[in-house]
Amino acid sequence: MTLRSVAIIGLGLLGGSIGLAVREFLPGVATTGYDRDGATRARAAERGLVGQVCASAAEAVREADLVIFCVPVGAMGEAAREVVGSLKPGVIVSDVGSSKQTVARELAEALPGAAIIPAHPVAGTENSGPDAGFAALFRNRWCIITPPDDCSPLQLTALVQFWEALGANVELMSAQHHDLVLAVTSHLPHLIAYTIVGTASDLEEVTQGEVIKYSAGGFRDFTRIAASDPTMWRDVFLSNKEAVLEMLQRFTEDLTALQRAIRVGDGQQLFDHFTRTRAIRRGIIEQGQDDARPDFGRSDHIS
Ligand SMILES: NC(=O)c1ccc[n+]([C@@H]2O[C@H](COP(=O)([O-])OP(=O)(O)OC[C@H]3O[C@@H](n4cnc5c(N)ncnc54)[C@H](O)[C@@H]3O)[C@@H](O)[C@H]2O)c1
Ligand SMILES: O=C(O)C(=O)C[C@]1(C(=O)O)C=C[C@@H](O)C=C1
Repeated sequence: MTLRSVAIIGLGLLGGSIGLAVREFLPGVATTGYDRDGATRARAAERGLVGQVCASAAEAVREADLVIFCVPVGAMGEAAREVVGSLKPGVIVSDVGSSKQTVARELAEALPGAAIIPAHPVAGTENSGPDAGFAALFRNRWCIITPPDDCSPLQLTALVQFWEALGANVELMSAQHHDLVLAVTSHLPHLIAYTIVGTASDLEEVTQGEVIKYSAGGFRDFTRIAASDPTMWRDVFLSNKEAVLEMLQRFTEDLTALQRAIRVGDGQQLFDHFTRTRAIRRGIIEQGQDDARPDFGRSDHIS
């Protein structure tokens, strides 16, 4: 099946990046887009994030062969309900949400009978909104697709090829497995960053500003992650509650073990643990999975 027209609902970081990437890597494919925020629609038109910015979601999807919902996961159901009755027969409905089981359920409830193939490009930055997107966001990054059991092979192939054309490496898995894996590799690290930056900020009064003043390497890296969009992350934690709580329990136990090693002076345990984690970081870099984002997509390079 050939995709001739793609509709993007939500024109922030992800929606804008998809639009720009389609223009660059799939120039024969038309793009339409809609965002519920008027200022975002105006900025999207100025930046040319999509070929045509529409006044409603229904208008944006009318001619589309592929519709991608790029809104916060808590808004997926509401956004999908706006296109009921406006989808073309045979259209593929997808999304980019950071959690998959809840989103798949909400899209299916909103659009009964539609061919829904959820996806999650594991690529992003701490920035959001219509100015944040860039065409290279998905280059050399994973895009996880979680096809339902009754998924059409032709439609699945079309979606896989779409993401590959945008530069992503595609992996298929169940939505349940996705949510468990991402809870530990993405959701928990964000929760830890939000916590430690909040804790350090609360200590500000005690230390008279020194926490922020002397925050070089380690803490600075945490502040980048903790600058991520509050709406997006509130929704991620609420939608992937069970997996996050399970991973958090495990993390707390491991943290307690390190706490004990420090208290009892078990240097060997600390050394062994840090040696193991250092090897993991080096393995990531050797596999070429280190940060492939261009500098302009990162706020720590903008200031
Ligand atoms: N930011 C990341 O790093 C990242 C990475 C991968 C996936 N995601 C996922 O992508 C999705 C979008 O995230 P983002 O970073 O692009 O957020 P964003 O805030 O940059 O953009 C979201 C846009 O959706 C619009 N919107 C909200 N509700 C809407 C509705 N009902 N109808 C139409 N538009 C609506 C908002 O106005 C906003 O412009 C989220 O589900 C998120 O979990 C984010
Ligand atoms: O690099 C970042 O800023 C990100 O946090 C991107 C990141 C991630 O955790 O890897 C964040 C959420 C997404 O769903 C996918 C990617």
